[in-house]
Parts: sequence; structure tokens; C-alpha cells
Amino acid sequence: MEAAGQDGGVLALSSKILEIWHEFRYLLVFGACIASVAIYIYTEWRSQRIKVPSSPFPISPDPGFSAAEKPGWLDGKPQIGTVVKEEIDLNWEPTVFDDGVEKKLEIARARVAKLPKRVKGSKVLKKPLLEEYPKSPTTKIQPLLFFSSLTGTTEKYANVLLNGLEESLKDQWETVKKPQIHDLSYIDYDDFFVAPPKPGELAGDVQYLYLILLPSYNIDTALDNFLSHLQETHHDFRIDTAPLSGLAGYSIFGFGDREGWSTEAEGFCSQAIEVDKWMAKLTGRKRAFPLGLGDVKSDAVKRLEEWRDGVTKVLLDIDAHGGLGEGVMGSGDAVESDEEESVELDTATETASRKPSKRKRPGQRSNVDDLEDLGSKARSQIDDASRQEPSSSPLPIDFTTTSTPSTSPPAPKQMVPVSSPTHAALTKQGYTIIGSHSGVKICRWTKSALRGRGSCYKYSFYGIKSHLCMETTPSLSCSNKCVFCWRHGTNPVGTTWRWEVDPPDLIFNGAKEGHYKKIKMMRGVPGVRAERFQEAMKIRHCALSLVGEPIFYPHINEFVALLHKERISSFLVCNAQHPDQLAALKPVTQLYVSIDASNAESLRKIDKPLHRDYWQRFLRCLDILREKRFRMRTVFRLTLVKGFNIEEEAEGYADLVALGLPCFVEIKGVTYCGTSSNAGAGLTMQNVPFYSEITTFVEVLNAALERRGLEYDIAAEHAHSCCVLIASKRFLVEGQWHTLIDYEKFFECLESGREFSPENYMGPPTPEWATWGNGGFDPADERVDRKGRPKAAIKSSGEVQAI
Ligand SMILES: Cc1cc2nc3c(=O)[nH]c(=O)nc-3n(C[C@H](O)[C@H](O)[C@H](O)COP(=O)(O)O)c2cc1C
Ligand code: SF4
Repeated sequence: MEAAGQDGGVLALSSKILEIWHEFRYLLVFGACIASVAIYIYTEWRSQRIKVPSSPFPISPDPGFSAAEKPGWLDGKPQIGTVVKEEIDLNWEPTVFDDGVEKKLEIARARVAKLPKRVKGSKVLKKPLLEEYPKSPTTKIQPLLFFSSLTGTTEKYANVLLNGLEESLKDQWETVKKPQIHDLSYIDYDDFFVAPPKPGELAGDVQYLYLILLPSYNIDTALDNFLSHLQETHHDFRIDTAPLSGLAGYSIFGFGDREGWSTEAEGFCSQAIEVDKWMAKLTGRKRAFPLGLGDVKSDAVKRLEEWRDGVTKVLLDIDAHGGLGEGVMGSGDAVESDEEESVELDTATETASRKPSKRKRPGQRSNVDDLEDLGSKARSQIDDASRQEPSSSPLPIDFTTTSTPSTSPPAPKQMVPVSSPTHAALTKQGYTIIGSHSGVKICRWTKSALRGRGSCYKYSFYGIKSHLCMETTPSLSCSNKCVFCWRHGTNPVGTTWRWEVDPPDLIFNGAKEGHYKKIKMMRGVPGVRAERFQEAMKIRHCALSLVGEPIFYPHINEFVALLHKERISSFLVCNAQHPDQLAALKPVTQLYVSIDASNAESLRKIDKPLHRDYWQRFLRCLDILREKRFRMRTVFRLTLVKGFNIEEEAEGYADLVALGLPCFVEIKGVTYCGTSSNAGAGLTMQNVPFYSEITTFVEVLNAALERRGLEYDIAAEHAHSCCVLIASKRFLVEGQWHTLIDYEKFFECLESGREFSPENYMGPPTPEWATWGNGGFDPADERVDRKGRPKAAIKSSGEVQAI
């Protein structure tokens, strides 16, 4: 009975549903169509939006921060614009200004928003490769030899190979071009590893054969960046998955050490193996000759010779037959390369399983005195660590890519382990490395001030005595590879923080200890003044600008709080590539953003940013800086490099000033340190501007600002360090510049817990000798040349170059 009743109920319900369907079916079908069209339009719109990804958010954000608000306690002092209250908007909507500043801002935005050139569009479907790129009879083959080397071994072999190739191809110059050699540390990957390079107009038809020589390191090195570039390029949805298929082919040779990594499973030549796989994907499997592996302790020379002979034969084959041919051994045909498909799907897992089990445990330390010691030290550590669990880390993945995320988060590595060549090199250069990612060093101005020979420009502009100043960084890593950076090519770089994190107090105590130790070493140096030496034993200022990117450090706010607790002022310089971290930064005494170029193309050339959306990040940082300008002193730092970012860029810089409305604009000539890094980046003394060129540029820039109705003027100069200061007229009080800082007031403001603005800790008037037109050298100090001989004061128009 009960069952029959249930059946009847079900029947009644079904007929009711049927009835509803018949009554409303047209409406329902129509509604479904409308919904599908709406979903389609929305998805299309989202895919076209510029994605502004974020690096990991700092652990110490400023929760109640609303930087756009002009504080009510600011009286009627002349202001550039009054900002309507709004929360920091990570979607970057325009801020509303009065006094016509909004209009200026819009104009400036329109001018600077020229985005870098991008490869656009959807994935290109692959044609059979050899059909797509047949070699015409007039096509020449250009072998390009790339290498990466940290301690010089691979570089040495690369040169031997170059000579060998030249010798064996010497009768072929009609159809084969002379091989060229490139150090991977100094090239722009985008020039070679996003698409094959474009031959010059006179070069005629050229096909490239890439020959890549690589060592392997189980620690963080520049090689990781190269690998991540290959991976990102492959995964970039805007780029064909095989954008290098236009190459004639490629082949890799790896150097490793079988004493430390006896088998491939244990990591022998692991990175060369990895690069070989990514190149197979990027070229559409155009492996011209099989991967060669050599043990630097035994058979490297022999293996390299064999590989060279093989590569030469293939080269001649390509020349004769117009391509690699199908199914030839080593041609990268489908059967041979099958395993590469599965690697692509699960790179992280694959990397983990293939990475050596003999890994150095985080925290293990040893002393390395010299680069030559590295090999043996590393081996002994690896023996020690052989009992440890296998560790792995994924290839760094920029959030801008669409690559498949790894399933299990790997254990982070140390950024600069004690055993790394970077650690050894930095230590040799006088850096004290603190923990695993921070550094401290005393600068030449600190030494100069101790000897009564003058402080840096920060004394003239802001009242900082150099002998009271500590220069440090909590992150030796950076997301740029600026051409003028003296660590170019050797400091770790990355788009995201992927290393172990040291606590802020460890860094703070280590930095002070390292700094004081170095000051004490100055005790016996001739000319050091006793009273200055005494004063120097209490740090009063901290320049967070040594090398690397300080706001990359996840606990930067806590670190700055430790400085402030001891009444040490904070000058923090960032590279305008981390908007989220910048937005979350709590007040510092003075906040800098490096403005190394006035437009996207020029910035790409000079800073070589790792982020693909670097220009959007840069512009967002300027927005954030503008919103912070009533909370802390904000500064644009322009580093002028002749031939890179001076010529015809003044108008562009003026537009950027209109966007960021910084309190100050510091214009400085690039410093030439004469290292191979400078030279490798193509910089010579010719790129260092004369002071007269700086002052001319400053006047042009100032006029451009005036034309835009922006209230700035040239305030001060320090000819000796080729530096000039343009200041907002917020700091011009009754006709006198007040660029100096009242540090005691700054700490009082901080400790009061109330909101405050830069005007609240504005110092006394800028001394006359520092103002524009007076040179900027304190008459109380002794002026000497580089050899320490007394010298007449430099006039502001003098032909000084930044050295
Ligand atoms: C810290 C350190 C880590 C290394 N890691 C590996 C490794 O994982 N696998 C390997 O085969 N060789 C490894 N090696 C050996 C180097 O790859 C080898 O010495 C190479 O020749 C170095 O080349 P380069 O000095 O030209 O850069 C390592 C060497 C050092 C010093
Ligand atoms: S931002 Fe600074 S540390 Fe980073 S690469 Fe540029 S100059 Fe070097």
C-alpha cells in the first residue's frame, strides 16, 4: 500500500514537471541562451584584461593604512594637490585630485602608459617543422655558443670549443658563419630565448644553431633564472609553445662532478639535463645532437671533443641537406623525445625525483675562503648531507605565467648559502653576509667622513653624517638585472621570495655587529678623527640600499621597526617592481623609488626586469608612492647613464613626476666601478655623465615640470657625487629650502602613535653651501683628491664624473 502511494506521488510530480516544462520551455531555452552569451562575453573580457599579479604578500602589512588621504592636521601650506580619501586600490583606479592635478595626472598617464611590445594573440598551431623552415640555398648557418660559468671552468671550455669549431669549420665560411660566443649572465634572454634573433639587414638569410655549455649547481645560482625563463616562455599563453622552432637546431653539453654527484639520479649534470628538455620543447624537438655530459674531474675534455665532432658533422649536414632530417639519431624525433611530454605535465614532481638526494641541509655551514676551495668544500658538505632526506625546490614560477602549479610545496633553499660562490665573492668584496640573505658593508663615504674628508650627498641634502650611517640590505636578491648594478650577474635574482626567511632580529643584530666590526678596523687608519670614531660607534641612520631589493624581505616592516626602536632613521630604496609590498610598507624616514628610465622600452633595456609586466608594476608603484606622500618623505631616484636613459627622456621623466608627485627628485650620475660586471653589461666610462651634463639635464627637467604646472624647483646639489636635488615646494618655506630632516622629531612623531606627515619632521633650512649653485661641499671638511691630496673646492659647473 505504502509503495503504491509513493509511486502515485512520483507520477504526479513527474507530470507536474512536464506541465511546467511545456508551459515555460521557450522562456527557459531563451534564458539559457542569454546566460551562455553573457558568460562568453565575460570570459573574453577577463582574458583581455591586463593581469597585475602579485609577489607573495609581505607578512607584515600595515592594516589601517589609507595612504590617499591628505591628513587633516596639515595646515594651508602650498600643496600640489589635495587627495580625496580612498583606500589603496590594488586594481589601480585613478585617484581624484583637485586643483587640476587630476587632469595633469590623466595626461601623464596617457603618455606613459605605452606598454612594452608583447607577443600577442592565441597559440599558433605548429606546422611540421622542417616544412615550415626549409633552408634556402643562400641561407647561412650561424652557430651561437652560449655558456654559463660561476667559477670559470665552463667559460674556459667554451673558449676551447670556440677555437675548435673555428678550426674545423674554416673551409666552410661560405655557407657557415663564424661561431659567436655569449655568456648567459650578460645577455637578455628575451633576445635569444623567446624567438630566434633577427639577423641584421646585411646579414641575409641566417639560421641559428644553438650550442649551450652549462655547469650544474645544487644551490641557487643564475642558472635557475635561465631555467625559469625557458619554463615561463614555454608556458606563456601569449607565446607559441615552441617559439624557437625557427632555429636550425640546438645541442647542450653539461659539466658536472662525479665525485660529488656520481650518477644522474644523484644530480650529475642535473641542470644541463633540465635545459636540454626545455630546449626540446621550445624548439619543437630540434635537438641537433644528443646531450653531452662531462666530468670535470676525469673525462670532460674527451667527451667535449667527441661532442664537438658530432656537432660539426650535424652542422655540415644541415648545410648540405637543409635541415636535421626526420628520424636521424639525435634529431629529436618524436619517438626519441616521448618522455618529454610527461615531464611537461609535472615538472615539479619530476624535478623532485631527479634532483640529487645528496643535498646540503639548510643551516649547514662551512667556511669558504676562496672560490677555488668551493669544489672540495661542496663535496665534503655533500658527503655530510648524504644521510639527509632528499630535498627539492620547484623552478621559480612567476605569478604572471599560467603554468601548472606544483602540488606539494617544496622545502625552501637558502638564498646565499655559506658554500655558494656568491657568498664567497661578496665576502671577498668586503660584504658581511648575515644569515642567509642579508648583507652589510661600510661605504667609502663612511670611511671618508671618519677621516674628516666629507660625507656623501645625503649630508648636504638631508643632514646625514656618513660616519653615523650603516648601509645594509635584508634581501641580497633582486627582481632586476640593472646594467649599472655592480653585482650584475652574480647576485641571486627572482620574481618571488622562494628562500628560507631569517628573523628580523637576527638580521638587525648581525648588521650592527658587522658594521661596528668594520668601523673598528678603521681605528688605525691614518687621518681618522678620534671624535668621529667615537660618534661612529652609535649608528644613527640606516640606508637600506646596498644591493638587492629590501622590500622583497617578507618581514621588512618588523625590521624597520627594530631600527626605529633604537632611533635609527630609515632610508629605503626600492626598484618599483613590488607594488603589493610597497603598499603594505609602514612609514620609513624616507622612501625611494628608483626611476631608471622614463618609458617602458628604455626601462626594459636598463633594468632588465624579470617580471614580464614590469611596466604595469612600475606605474602602480608610482601610484602608491603618490598616495604615500603625505605619510612619509617620498623620493624619485634617477640614475643617469649616458647612452641609455638621458637623451630625450626629460619630458618622459616629467610625466612620471606628475604621476608620482614625490616630495623630492634626486638626480645622480651612474657610478662606474670598473668591474667586469660593468663591462659585461656594456658600460664604460663613456656612459658616465659629466656633472655639467647632469646639471643641464636637471635644468631641462625642471623646465618640463614647470610647463606642467607642477610646483617643484632645484633645491640643492652635491657636485662631488654628481647629484642634484629637485624638491617639491612643500619644502620651500618663506623663500628658504628645508630639505634637511629633524630626526628627533621623526621619532617623536612615530612614538606618539598619531598620524603625521613629512612636514612634521621637516628640519632647519638647507645650509647655503648645499643649495643649488654652491657646490654642496661642507667647508668644515677637508677636500682631497682620490690620492688624498688637498684639493680646491669644486665649482658646481666643474667637469666632474661620478666615480
Ligand atoms: C656549490 C656547488 C654545487 C655543485 N652542484 C653540482 C651538482 O648538483 N651536480 C653536478 O654534477 N655538479 C655540481 N657541481 C660541480 C660543478 O658543476 C662543476 O664544478 C662545474 O665545473 C662548475 O663550473 P663553472 O665553475 O664553470 O661554473 C657543484 C659545484 C659546486 C661548487
Ligand atoms: S635594483 Fe639595485 S640591486 Fe637590483 S639590480 Fe638594480 S641596482 Fe642592482
